[in-house]
Amino acid sequence: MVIDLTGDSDSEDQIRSQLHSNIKSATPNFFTHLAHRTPLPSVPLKRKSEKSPESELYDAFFNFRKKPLAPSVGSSAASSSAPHQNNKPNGCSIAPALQPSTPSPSPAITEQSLPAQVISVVVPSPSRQLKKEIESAKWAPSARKRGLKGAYPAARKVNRAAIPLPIGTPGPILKKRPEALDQQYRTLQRKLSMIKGPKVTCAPDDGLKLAKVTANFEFINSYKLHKGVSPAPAEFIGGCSCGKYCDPDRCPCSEKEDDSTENIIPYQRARDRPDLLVLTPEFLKRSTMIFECGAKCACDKGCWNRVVQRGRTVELEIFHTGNRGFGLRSPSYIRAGQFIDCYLGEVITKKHADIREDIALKNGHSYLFGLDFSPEVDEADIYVVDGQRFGCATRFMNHSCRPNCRMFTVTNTIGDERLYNLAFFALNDIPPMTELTFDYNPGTEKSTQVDSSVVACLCGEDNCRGQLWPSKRKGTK
Ligand SMILES: C[S@@+](CC[C@H](N)C(=O)[O-])C[C@H]1O[C@@H](n2cnc3c(N)ncnc32)[C@H](O)[C@@H]1O
Repeated sequence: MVIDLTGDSDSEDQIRSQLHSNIKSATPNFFTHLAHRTPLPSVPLKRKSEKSPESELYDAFFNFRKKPLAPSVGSSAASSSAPHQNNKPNGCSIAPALQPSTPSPSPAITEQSLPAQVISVVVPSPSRQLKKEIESAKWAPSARKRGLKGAYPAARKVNRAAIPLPIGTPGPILKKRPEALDQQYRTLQRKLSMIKGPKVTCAPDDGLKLAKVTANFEFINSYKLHKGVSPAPAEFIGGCSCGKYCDPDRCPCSEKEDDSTENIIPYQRARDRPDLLVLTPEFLKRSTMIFECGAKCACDKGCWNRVVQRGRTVELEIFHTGNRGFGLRSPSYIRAGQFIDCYLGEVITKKHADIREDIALKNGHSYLFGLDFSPEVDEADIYVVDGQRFGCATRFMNHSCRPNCRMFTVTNTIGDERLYNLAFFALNDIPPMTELTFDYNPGTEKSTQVDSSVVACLCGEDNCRGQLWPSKRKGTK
């Protein structure tokens, strides 16, 4: 006889009625067998109350199918140790109701244990109730593992993509940037548009990256003077009385050579563009300060000796270099000696700069430039420009051991020894879209000295010194 219990084991009534129709002949042998083979199992009766012995036997059978075989089958010791063993008619030994402890016996064991001619049972999957019992039981880890393995079907792999969505087909893939990035990008565009003079842009593909980098950076159009920093009082500032246009050879603003009365004239007209004033080739080789006419001078704004104060004349583009972070270039052709832009930032005292420099040393980047040009100013009293948080496009200029730009000190407040401009000029003609670079540590020799703040130089020039000191404060001497 075969009783198929593989359907949902919750439908026991069905099965019970199937059993009922066959039970009369099967019962004696079967339960004798049960009594003989399974003296111990801890089987809680499913329904104990007011049942006929026959129906209790059915229940016993069902519970037996769901409950484990005792580990020591046939052991009389185990049998006698069962605390509440019920002795039923027909010699059937119904095991006491103990806590469920092991999973269902495997079909193999069952079929071996039961003579085929008596009854053959196909073991059903566990009922929901049994699953709950198994889950809530206190298992030893290994037993739990085995129990779960036997009790539950293995997880099936499902191709979720193949399951049709009841809520309809998905919409198109969003190509839009997330709102936060969009916002950062718009903020960058707004910041760039606030810069005075010809356009400063970002390379089209690098906008999002630059927007992130400049999220905490403000572009400014002039120095931001910090507490403790102030320009020299107006009475200290000098000026010329040349008239509307200064005579280059006589203007007292121009610098003179030591022991000479001859003026050093910084600017001349560009060969191919008479409207453009550029540094003379001789001046490009000097390291002297450029003295421009200023507010106290009698000349007007069109004077040849007012270049840096008139501002930038070239467009600039910030772009990603690929190996050295961002860099700066211009879509315009730049002539040798042409003014590019100033280095701007917060102007802070030396004391304050020392604190920021310690932090910069740890971070590996320093945007500090000491205004240390004048020998008249004590080292402890100098001001320092910090382009870290506030600055302009030149903050992105990288170092090269063969640079195409140089920084000059420029003043139009003659007499103020502590506060003046740091201006970049082209050292040679620079084709459009060529990276603009300057030497971070001019005068430094190639050396094998290594300190913690040294960075491998990636300028790629054949005369490369191999390293730079980005966390070292730069100076103007
Ligand atoms: C003033 S920042 C220049 C702008 C910088 N690239 C950026 O994205 O902000 C100086 C830093 O640029 C990098 N850098 C500049 N010139 C470099 C060079 N020649 N080789 C390697 N890194 C350089 C270094 O990381 C240095 O600390």
